[in-house]
Amino acid sequence: MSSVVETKTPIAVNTAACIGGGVIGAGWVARLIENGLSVRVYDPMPDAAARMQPVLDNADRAYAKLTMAQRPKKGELVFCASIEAAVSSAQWIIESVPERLALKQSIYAEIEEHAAVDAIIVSSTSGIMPSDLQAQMQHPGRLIVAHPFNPVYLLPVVELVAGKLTDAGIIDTARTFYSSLGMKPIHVKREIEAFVADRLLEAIWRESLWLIKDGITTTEDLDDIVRFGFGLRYAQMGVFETYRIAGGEAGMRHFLEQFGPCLTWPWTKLMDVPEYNEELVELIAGQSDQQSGHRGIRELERIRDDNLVAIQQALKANNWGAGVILADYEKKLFDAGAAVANGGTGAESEIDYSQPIRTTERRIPPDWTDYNNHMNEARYLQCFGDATDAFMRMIGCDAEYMASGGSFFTAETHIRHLDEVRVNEPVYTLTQVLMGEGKKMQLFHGLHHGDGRLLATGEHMLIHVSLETRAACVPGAAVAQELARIVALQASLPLPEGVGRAVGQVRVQARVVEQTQNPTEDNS
Ligand SMILES: NC(=O)C1=CN([C@@H]2O[C@H](COP(=O)(O)OP(=O)(O)OC[C@H]3O[C@@H](n4cnc5c(N)ncnc54)[C@H](O)[C@@H]3O)[C@@H](O)[C@H]2O)C=CC1
Ligand SMILES: C[N+](C)(C)CC(=O)CC(=O)[O-]
Repeated sequence: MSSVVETKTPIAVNTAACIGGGVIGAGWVARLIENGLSVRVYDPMPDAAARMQPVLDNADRAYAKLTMAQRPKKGELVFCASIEAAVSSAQWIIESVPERLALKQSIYAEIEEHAAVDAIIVSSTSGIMPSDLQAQMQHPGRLIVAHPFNPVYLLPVVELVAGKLTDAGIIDTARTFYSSLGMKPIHVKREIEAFVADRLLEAIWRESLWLIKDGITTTEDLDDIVRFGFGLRYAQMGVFETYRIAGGEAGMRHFLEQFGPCLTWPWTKLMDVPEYNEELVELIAGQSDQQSGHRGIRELERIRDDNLVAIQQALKANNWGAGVILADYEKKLFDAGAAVANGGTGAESEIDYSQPIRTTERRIPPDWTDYNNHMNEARYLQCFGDATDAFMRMIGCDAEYMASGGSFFTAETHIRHLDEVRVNEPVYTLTQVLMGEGKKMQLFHGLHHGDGRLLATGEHMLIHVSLETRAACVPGAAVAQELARIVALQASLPLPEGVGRAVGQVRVQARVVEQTQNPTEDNS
C-alpha cells in the first residue's frame, strides 16, 4: 500500500499532525504510522514521547498478529515543540486534547495561523457538536468530527459528523481517508451531543453506576454479566439484528409485542443521574482496583488487543461484520505489499525481476512459535504460501483475475528446514522462478532471517486451473506473458542450492528405485 492516500477531493495525505498525544492521540499516531503516514505530534507534556512509546509498542505487537499481509514501511514520527511545527506541513490535522470547548477552540485558532489553508482539521471529541467547535474559526468549512474508539489502532469504526459550516464534500474526503486506514467510517447524518455511540455507552455507564451504588452488584459481577453474555453478541450483531432474532420466527414485531410494555415498567434508572461525588468515586474505583488492580494498564491493553485481534480474525473467517473490513484492508495490503518489499515507492516497475524477487517481509508473531521456542513448522508453509501468493499477484494473478475464473493450485511442495527463527525476529523471502510454461509454474522460495541467514527453502509446483471446472488449463494471455517475461529474465541465474531434492535417505531411495524396477502386485 502506498503511503500516499489519494482522497476524492484534490488532497493527497502523506503527512498528518496529531495535537494531543494522550490515550486517543497515541492511538491515532499508531494507526497512522502503521499505515505508512508521516506523523508530527505536539503535546505540551514534557514526557509525552516516553508515555506514548509503550502504546506504539503494543500497537506494533497487535498489528503483527492482526494480519499476515506485509504492511507498508512504518511512517516517520516526529515530536514537535509547537503547534506551528506540527501542522505547517500537514494535510490532515487531528486534535485529541481534553474535552473542553474553549481549549479546543483556542487550539484551532493557533492551527489556522500556521496550517495550509486546505488542510483538513478533525476533532476526536466524544460529544461536543462540530458547529460549536468551528464557531470561531476563520475557515470553518474544513472542520469535522471523526470520533474514534479506544483502542483507535484496532477498532475500525469512526463516527463522522459535520457542523453547520462544514464544506460539502469533506465527509466524502474523510470517508476515503479513514477507509484507506482500514477503518469503517459511519456518517452521523445530524449533529447531536455525544453522537450515536456515546449516547448508547452513556446509557449503559449510567445504569452500571446505579447498580453498584445501590449495592445490587459489584464491578466484577457486572463485567462478567457483560463479557460472558450480551457483550459476546455485540461483537458480531448490533441491537436490532440481535433482538430481531430474539423475537423468534415472528422477528422484530413479536419482540416489540412482548417487551414493548416493559418500556413503562421501572426497568431503568436512566431518567435519573447518580450524584457524582467522592463517595461514588471511592466505591467504583475501589471495587475496580480490587477486580483488576493486580494487572498493569499495559498488560491489560495487551490482553484486550489479543482478544480484539482474535475476534476480528474469527469474523473474517465468517466473512461478517468487522471481519469484512479486515479482509478488505488485507487485500489492499497484499496487493501493494510485494512491490513495497522490493524497495522504493512500491511501483511494480521498480522491481528487478532478473534477480530472486523479494516477495514477502515480516516479523514472526508471538503465536507462531511452539514448545521448542521457535517458529512452528506449519508456519514455514504459511511463509512460502504467502510468497507464492505475492508472486502470483506480481504476474497479474490477483483478485480481479481470479474473479474472472483463473488461478493456480499447488500440486507439490518440498520444504527444507535449515535454521531456527524465534518470535519477533525479521524474515523475508526471495523467490526464483524455475519454470513457467503452459499450465505449469515451478517456484523456489528461500526464507531468510533479517540478517541474511537462509532459514528454509520451499520448492513448489503449481498448476493453472479454471475455478469454474476445477480442471487444469493455460493461464490468460496477460498472466502467461508476464510469467514468461520473468522466466526469461531469470533464465541465466544459477539453479539454487537444494533444488529438486527429495527427502534424502539413501537407503529409502535405493528401495524406491528397486521397487520401481521390480513392481509386484502388492506395490504396483
Ligand atoms: N479516552 C477515550 O476513551 C476517548 C476519548 N475521546 C476524545 O479524545 C480527546 C482526548 O481524550 P484522551 O486522549 O482520552 O485524553 P488524555 O487526557 O489521555 O490526553 C489528552 C492529551 O492532550 C494533551 N494536551 C493538553 N493540552 C494540550 C494543548 N494545549 N495542546 C496539545 N495537547 C494538549 C495532554 O497533555 C494529554 O496528553 C477528547 O476530546 C475525548 O473526548 C474520544 C474517544 C474515546
Ligand atoms: C468515555 N468516552 C465517552 C470517552 C468513550 C468514547 O468516546 C468512545 C470509546 O472509546 O468508548
